[in-house]
Amino acid sequence: MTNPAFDAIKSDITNNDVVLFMKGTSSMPQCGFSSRVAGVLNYMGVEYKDVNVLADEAIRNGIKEFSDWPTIPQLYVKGEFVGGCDIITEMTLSGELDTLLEENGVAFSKEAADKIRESNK
Ligand SMILES: N[C@@H](CCC(=O)N[C@@H](CS)C(=O)NCC(=O)O)C(=O)O
Repeated sequence: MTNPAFDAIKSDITNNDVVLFMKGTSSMPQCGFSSRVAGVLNYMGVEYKDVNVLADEAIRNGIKEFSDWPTIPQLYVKGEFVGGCDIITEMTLSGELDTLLEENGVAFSKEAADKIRESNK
């Protein structure tokens, strides 16, 4: 049987270009890993929907099964799973995240992304 949480997950990732499944909210993350990814997106000015998995146990478990990825946070762009905290951090520093956002027509501040890279040298 299909996980009943999948419908809500599919709806979120279909109706929003960028979705972050996280612990807490974009303005009040409740886990360091979620905070890190939300912080990057916020700083880069990316518009995204934050889904607080702590508010819904079915989504918390469902998203792990849906993406076949065992942890939170999880970032989706245009319906595709991109990664968790480690992957997003690496992609930010390598510039791959910029490319992915550009290719998908998602607006962000290149200047802010460059500043993150500059401060991590
Ligand atoms: N290495 C992971 C770190 C994330 C992580 O370890 N998350 C844990 C603790 S917040 C988690 O989601 N555990 C399962 C759960 O809490 O449902 C990443 O890159 O995202």
